[in-house]
Amino acid sequence: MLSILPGKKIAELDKSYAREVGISSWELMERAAESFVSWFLKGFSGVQEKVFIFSGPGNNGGDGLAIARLLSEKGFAVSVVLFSSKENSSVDWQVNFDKLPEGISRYQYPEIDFELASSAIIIDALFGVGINRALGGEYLEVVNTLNQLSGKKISIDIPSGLPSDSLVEGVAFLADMTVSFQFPKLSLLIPEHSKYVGDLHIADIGIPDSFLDQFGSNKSFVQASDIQKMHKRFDNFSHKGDFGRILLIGGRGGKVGAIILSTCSAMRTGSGLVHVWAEGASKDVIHISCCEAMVEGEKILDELDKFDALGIGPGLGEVPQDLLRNIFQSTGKPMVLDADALNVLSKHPELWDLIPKGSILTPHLKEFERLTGKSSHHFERLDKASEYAVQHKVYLVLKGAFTSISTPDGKQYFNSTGNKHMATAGSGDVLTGMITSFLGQGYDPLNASLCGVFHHGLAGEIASKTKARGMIATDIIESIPSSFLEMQID
Ligand SMILES: NC(=O)C1=CN([C@@H]2O[C@H](COP(=O)(O)OP(=O)(O)OC[C@H]3O[C@@H](n4cnc5c(N)ncnc54)[C@H](O)[C@@H]3O)[C@@H](O)[C@H]2O)[C@@H](O)CC1
Ligand SMILES: [K+]
Repeated sequence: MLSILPGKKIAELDKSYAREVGISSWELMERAAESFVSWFLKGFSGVQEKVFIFSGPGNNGGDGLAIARLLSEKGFAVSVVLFSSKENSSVDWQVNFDKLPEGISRYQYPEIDFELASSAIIIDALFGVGINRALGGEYLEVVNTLNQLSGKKISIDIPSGLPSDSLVEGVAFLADMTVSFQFPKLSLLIPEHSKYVGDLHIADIGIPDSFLDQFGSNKSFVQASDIQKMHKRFDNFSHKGDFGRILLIGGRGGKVGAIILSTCSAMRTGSGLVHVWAEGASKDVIHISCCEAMVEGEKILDELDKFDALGIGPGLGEVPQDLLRNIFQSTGKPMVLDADALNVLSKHPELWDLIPKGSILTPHLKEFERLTGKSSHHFERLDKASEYAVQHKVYLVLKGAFTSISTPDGKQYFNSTGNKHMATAGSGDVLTGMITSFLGQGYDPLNASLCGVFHHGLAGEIASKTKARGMIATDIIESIPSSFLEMQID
């Protein structure tokens, strides 16, 4: 799993890795540039394209110069725009400056006609993780001008102006795409920064995960290869009992649709047996919508022990706190708590310490706010999520782009799948069904959360290929099997 290191540790990481494998810092920069270029060539193969690279004074600018050379060797018409003098730039910047081929046009800011750049691909190599103050002077001026241009804009490592671990102050480059080296900087995963980052791509520069781990970060970025290893394998002798028996609780009154979405998604995620507790007319609706499920009445609440996992909340509506209290006290097993179950918890903090240890709470931002109060930005929210998880010994899945999973031991994982089309009614109910299903199949709460969130996002990506903004939660459910196929999980 990719550790996410704070920006101030990155120079130390690069230095110690280069020393360990006996390469120079310039060679590491060259790897970064090569990795960027191989990504670039997949999307922009027309060498008739003009490329303008804006190079700042540090190693981010140095990356830009190395990329300029490599793209020029591939036949692109490359121009570089420079700001500081050679002697005021970093050592590796200077090496790459000396290696710039003749064919590359060079401009010293402000001597550049932006008309020329307006039809080009713009590459932002002004500042990377070494930024230490808000943009000002000519850097502010150039970023303001570039932000007005309509061509494709790509940032190297991080959009210039964004600090790596805190909220932007003032202006930053508005990239369509950001190519970040080795791991995403935390700042790239924050909703307030998404308009600057655009589509995020991680470019491998060959530093192994195990080397990154030595830096002791508590934050990680979860990718397909990590998830593949977490899955349980079943064989031809497995029977439906091995795939778990779960109970979903919710869907009262007018909100029966929510529990139906959870139920169908649990079935599609591989649960052997899905029971649903429902009331009154809801029962028939559930039967008709998901004929594989077993619908139960109130007395099932006295038999909770027979279930491998519980999922409580979707469409539950307002219920007396005693319902949750009794459930918590009658089973010590971890469970999934979502939607209206979280609303009960928000109103009754006295229940928090009764939640069975290792349970999984899945709030969206509003539900999280109801639980822990308003936050002034997402960095603060992430800290609060971590504190809550540690204090109450639960897993806290904070939903949104790059959903975070905070654990009782103070770690935080960020998911890499999903897209904007998933922000649709019922999407969260689908996730509840998926996580409860994995929990019931015997996955530990961390793996159940990580696998649930990852496959939910991947299913959403698959569904949105044909449904785009017309996608609804049911489309996500229908794509769950494809997400297993794509990951080769049988
Ligand atoms: N060996 C390495 O360290 C590697 C670093 N890489 C690149 O190097 C970058 C980090 O390089 P640096 O640490 O040199 O940092 P930057 O290139 O981000 O810039 C730091 C320089 O800019 C100045 N500066 C900071 N904020 C400023 C502002 N607002 N206005 C004007 N000047 C400002 C600093 O005084 C310093 O001179 C990474 O983001 C990545 O792109 C990659 O080449 C991979 C290897
Ligand atoms: K940059």
